[in-house]
Amino acid sequence: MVNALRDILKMEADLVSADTTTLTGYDAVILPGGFSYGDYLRSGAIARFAPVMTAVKAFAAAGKPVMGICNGFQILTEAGLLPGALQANRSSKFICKTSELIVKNNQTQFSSAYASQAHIQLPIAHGEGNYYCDDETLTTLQEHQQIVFEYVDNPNGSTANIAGVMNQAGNVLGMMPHPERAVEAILGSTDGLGIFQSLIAANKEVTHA
Ligand SMILES: NC(=O)CC[C@H](N)C(=O)O
Repeated sequence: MVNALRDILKMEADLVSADTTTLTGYDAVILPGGFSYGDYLRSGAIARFAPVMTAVKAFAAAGKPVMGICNGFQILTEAGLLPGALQANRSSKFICKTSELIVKNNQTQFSSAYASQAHIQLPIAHGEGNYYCDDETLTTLQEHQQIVFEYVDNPNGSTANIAGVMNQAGNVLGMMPHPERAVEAILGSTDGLGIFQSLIAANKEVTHA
């Protein structure tokens, strides 16, 4: 993630410790993928208690952009910042492959660089990527256009093919596929760039002459 932000997108990015208690001064927070606390109990279930999560909640409550990728998405759902939960894949196996997605909603600060209903290729790499929410939550997600990305072939059993959702306010996004692993041709796809470009464009400081 840091490589994608710094070397490809030419943004300033700091790695922030889980013990950090303030995020003052940052324009955006990204919770990257990984295996926080070894995925014990359930992915993200322990990380949600990390001190930094209090600061992430305050950051999100202030309307600033927060994006969780893969384990980051799992942490955001466990922390209650996004609806639903990530369960073990339907196959019970870890899946590592390229997945095809549909940009379901391009009217968001995370997806405006894509055409409506665009098909994009992003890698997935997870054991617990099976998005679950109850029917009532799904209806709410649909009514408020909160489903941002959908799988074409639903590799993990996710409810309604959901690959990425945002909160109702539109400033918190979680997604299981990895855009940061699709930012240069040598990685096999540059389709992930649009997510970062959307976020950067939406949050650019406007300088007045
Ligand atoms: N790539 C990742 O972030 C791994 C996600 C998570 N720990 C899982 O296996 O479900």
